[in-house]
Amino acid sequence: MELKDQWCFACGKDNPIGLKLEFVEEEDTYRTTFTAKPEHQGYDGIMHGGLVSTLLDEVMARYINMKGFNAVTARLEVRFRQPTPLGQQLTVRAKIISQRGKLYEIKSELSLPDGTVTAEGKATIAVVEDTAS
Ligand SMILES: CCCCCCCCCCCCCCCC(=O)SCCNC(=O)CCNC(=O)[C@H](O)C(C)(C)COP(=O)(O)OP(=O)(O)OC[C@H]1O[C@@H](n2cnc3c(N)ncnc32)[C@H](O)[C@@H]1OP(=O)(O)O
Repeated sequence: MELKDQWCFACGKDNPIGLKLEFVEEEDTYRTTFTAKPEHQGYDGIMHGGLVSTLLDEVMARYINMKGFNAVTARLEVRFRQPTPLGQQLTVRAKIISQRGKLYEIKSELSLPDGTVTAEGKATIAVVEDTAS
């Protein structure tokens, strides 16, 4: 599972239609921010649910990647609590819940500037090759 270029749709710097996410680790969480534009909408004024899922997926899978492992999403569950609006800075945070063998259980949430959580993610992330050593 290699990433030789910068074309990841979510985080690649060279992908002209990508989201170009950047990440920060903070204590035991991993975080990114994103402000959705009209090209990211489904219904008028509301971020497309598939892209909401992408944000949640990326922050969770990348957290394991950042810790030195090649990892893929094996299972992804999203709870859409409220519509996610365009034009507001969204904060997406992930936290590792548990690890069993090569599988990590991770949770994430997407929140608005006022703290309202509009979507929650839960994922099983599988390590496919240890690159830490
Ligand atoms: C400094 C940092 C710089 C970083 C700079 C680069 C950053 C770069 C970041 C990229 C971040 C990408 C973020 C996007 C993340 C994607 O989008 S990844 C793409 C989407 N995901 C995929 O394509 C994964 C496709 N699936 C697979 O490859 C394989 O199914 C898996 C997940 C590796 C598992 O395959 P496997 O190891 O062969 O395991 P398998 O035989 O299927 O199962 C064995 C056992 O494992 C367990 N298991 C397997 N899957 C599951 C599951 N989903 N749930 C529970 N148990 C499971 C079960 O016990 C299973 O036994 P059974 O229940 O089947 O009897």
